Amino acid sequence: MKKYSVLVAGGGSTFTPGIVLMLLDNLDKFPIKELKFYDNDAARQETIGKACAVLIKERAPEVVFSYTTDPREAFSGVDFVMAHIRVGKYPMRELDEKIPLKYGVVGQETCGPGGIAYGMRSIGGVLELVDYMEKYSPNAWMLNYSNPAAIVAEATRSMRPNSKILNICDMPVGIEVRMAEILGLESRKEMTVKYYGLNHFGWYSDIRDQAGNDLMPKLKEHVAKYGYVVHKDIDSQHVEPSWNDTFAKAKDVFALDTNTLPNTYLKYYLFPDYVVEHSDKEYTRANEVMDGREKHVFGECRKIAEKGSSAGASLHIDEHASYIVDLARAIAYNTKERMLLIVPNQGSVSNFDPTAMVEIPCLVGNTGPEPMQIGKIPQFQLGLMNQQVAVEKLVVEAWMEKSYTKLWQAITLSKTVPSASVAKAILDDLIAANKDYWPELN
Ligand SMILES: NC(=O)c1ccc[n+]([C@@H]2O[C@H](COP(=O)([O-])OP(=O)(O)OC[C@H]3O[C@@H](n4cnc5c(N)ncnc54)[C@H](O)[C@@H]3O)[C@@H](O)[C@H]2O)c1
Ligand SMILES: O=P(O)(O)OC[C@H]1O[C@H](O[C@H]2[C@H](O)[C@@H](O)[C@@H](O)O[C@@H]2CO)[C@H](O)[C@@H](O)[C@@H]1O
Ligand SMILES: [Mn+2]
Repeated sequence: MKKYSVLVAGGGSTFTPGIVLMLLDNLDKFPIKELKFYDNDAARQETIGKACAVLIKERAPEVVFSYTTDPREAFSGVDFVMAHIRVGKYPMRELDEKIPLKYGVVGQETCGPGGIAYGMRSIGGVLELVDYMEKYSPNAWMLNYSNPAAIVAEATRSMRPNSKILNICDMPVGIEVRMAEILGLESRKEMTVKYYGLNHFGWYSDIRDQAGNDLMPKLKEHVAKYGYVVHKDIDSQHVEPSWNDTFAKAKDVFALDTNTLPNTYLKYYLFPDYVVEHSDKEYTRANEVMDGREKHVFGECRKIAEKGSSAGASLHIDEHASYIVDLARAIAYNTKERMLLIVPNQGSVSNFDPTAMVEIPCLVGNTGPEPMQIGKIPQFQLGLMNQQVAVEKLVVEAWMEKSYTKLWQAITLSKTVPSASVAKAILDDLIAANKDYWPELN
């Protein structure tokens, strides 16, 4: 089996150790000869890098490991770039969430004005990664899960149409793991799903087992009562309360269209008033993550580096992230695995904009994704998607043209925002907060 060279871009991410452990656990399926990290924050990456050096030495010393902030060193000689950068890091996420909330509007990482602000920061960062990859390793593939994936995907479609970048999201994986538990299946891979939408904005229309039996009725019965909460007691003890609320709220989202099963993120668009009422304007998800995941991961990494051993450390394999190995394997070994990817529509959803980036099942092989035909979608989903895709396209146009008006239009058009005047007030605050990251708007 050929061994591959992998670069993790965003080496300082809180997700990096879990992904490294997952890659090390899958070396039999996806052999790696070299693993490198790249980040533009040397100190942040070093903490994660020093700990990962220990993990790799313990588990797979044959894998050559390094980390760097030098693009040439990082991007030369690689086969895959796994990209998960967060331009502006958590302090900017906190502002994305808190500024809209000040105006009574949903404050969320990837949805509404917060997602738009994050998109305006991410576009330049991800394009830079694509350009480094094409310069130093022109045959490599980028597996991108940097958010907001919908806006990033539209930006690369529009500005780097021939680049080998595949955009993917783990939310459907997370939902499908829960569905498999509801159904009593060993693995989500025992289900074949039909799904369509935009990233963080989609619906399952059909789910079957390997024999072709319809699994939707049993799932609908559960979701109508409990949303995607699986074991009420276990979930409320082990899943963070804010995520548990999101899984539970899927019950109300489902009630709006009982022919499909929804992505959890639709709650932000369909129940924005509920979301705002249940938000703490002073302490948002960014604060939870900084006080929780970030402190934990960086604390554990420091301990591992100091001791030179991971014995007793509580960093775990991110099993959930095995979809990244599946995607890399699909390209490397032409497995033709069926996966949900964010790809140009080009008629797959036949009554929807062919230039939109849609999240749909694709067969993935060594030439990339072959999107599956979805056909016509119902009026409810079509109406919502037309509005949301216009938001995403306007953000990318605003970034390219440095247009204040287009960004104002984008925020106004978001279903989470009540009026153009509220949109303008939020935009003006976001411009001030993002002056180091956004292009200057005219
Ligand atoms: N697609 C998905 O479903 C999915 C799932 C989980 C996380 N994510 C995304 O993964 C990313 C990382 O998340 P996190 O919470 O671990 O964030 P994080 O802030 O811990 O890590 C991001 C890293 O990116 C680095 N970075 C920022 N801008 C950069 C640039 N221009 N070049 C190189 N490095 C840069 C930062 O220094 C930081 O170390 C985010 O975009 C997040 O939204 C996506
Ligand atoms: O608020 P965060 O930073 O914890 O999560 C934001 C990300 O949420 C989704 O990924 C989730 C996943 O779906 C969930 O089941 C759990 O396992 O954790 C993942 C990461 O936290 C979403 O798909 C991402 O795009 C978000 O960045
Ligand atoms: Mn996602």
